[in-house]
Amino acid sequence: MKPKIYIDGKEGTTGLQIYERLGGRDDIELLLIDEDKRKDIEERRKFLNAADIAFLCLPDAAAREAVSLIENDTTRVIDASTAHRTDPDWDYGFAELSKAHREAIKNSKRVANPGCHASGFISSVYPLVANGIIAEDTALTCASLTGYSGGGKKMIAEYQDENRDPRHDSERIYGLNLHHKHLPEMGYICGLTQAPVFVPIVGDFYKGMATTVMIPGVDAHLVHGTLAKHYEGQQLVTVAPFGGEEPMIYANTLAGHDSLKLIVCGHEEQTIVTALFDNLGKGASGAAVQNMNIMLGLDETTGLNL
Ligand SMILES: NC(=O)C1=CN([C@@H]2O[C@H](COP(=O)(O)OP(=O)(O)OC[C@H]3O[C@@H](n4cnc5c(N)ncnc54)[C@H](OP(=O)(O)O)[C@@H]3O)[C@@H](O)[C@H]2O)C=CC1
Ligand SMILES: CC(=O)N[C@@H](CCC(=O)OP(=O)(O)O)C(=O)O
Repeated sequence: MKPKIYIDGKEGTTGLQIYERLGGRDDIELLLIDEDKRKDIEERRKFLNAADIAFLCLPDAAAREAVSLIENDTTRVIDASTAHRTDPDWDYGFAELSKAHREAIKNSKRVANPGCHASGFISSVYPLVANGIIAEDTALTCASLTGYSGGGKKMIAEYQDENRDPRHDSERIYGLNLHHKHLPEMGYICGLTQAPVFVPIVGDFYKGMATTVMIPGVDAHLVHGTLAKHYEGQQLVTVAPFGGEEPMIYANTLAGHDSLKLIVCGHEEQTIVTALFDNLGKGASGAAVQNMNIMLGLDETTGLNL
């Protein structure tokens, strides 16, 4: 029997992108809710309980509600929202961090899909803390460029409005209270005791991300060697040759791909690590499908675009 898959929130940005990656597959059965019932709580309850795996592509409150509607112990959940990422009862869905992460996802009933900015930060920092290259109490800084689809339907409409404020032509810095919603998972997953200073920036391009972590006082070649070794053999996370392949880094380089590439630059005393990926790929929907593949015991890249 083919595994039954349901996407709660299929009409949203993340949900549609998951559907796009699963729609043509014949190794799974997609359960499709009627368009006019997609917010009907009783109908959603039926679909959530009928699924072997349910993706939640909903605002946080609706994601929590969806979990509360599950009345069996067979439905496995992949939640794309922020709701459960630091919940110890959930497994964090970033398989490349360690063998233990991958194994936990494989057997999990509840997987929290990582945040997009958080994916960039954690992919750079987790291996450095785990290998003792940076101390747990290091105060890091991070700037993260993202395409506007990262803000979901509302921000997409704002950027695509023909009467939009012309200031949207330039990049916008946000998260000015320094309490961005991805900070808790960055600290929790990497084991940092100090929150990084985090500056997210949204630009006038649809999708793509470049998340740069700044690391003072550490040799860039040591960082490069550590990351290259950590991700050796991975299919969806790779490390570019030292210094990258080009003199500048474009945030939309991996738009349309589901992989993530780390670029390490710097010298003996200062390092920057930039994670390049697609906010809708390894930053959301691509990662969610990768997690589903792992949970089903399939090749993790099935249906994905490396
Ligand atoms: N966009 C991105 O790059 C990323 C998004 N995420 C996360 O994924 C989740 C979804 O985000 P995104 O796709 O961007 O958001 P969107 O606003 O594009 O989509 C959310 C969808 O959920 C639907 N919805 C809202 N409330 C309910 C409800 N009670 N029952 C059923 N459906 C409901 C909305 O309906 P309607 O269409 O009527 O508004 C919409 O279709 C969020 O938690 C977000 O933080 C995570 C990583 C990256
Ligand atoms: C451009 C923009 O606004 N991006 C969103 C993050 C994208 C996202 O979806 O956050 P989650 O992964 O936690 O769901 C933000 O920074 O709040």
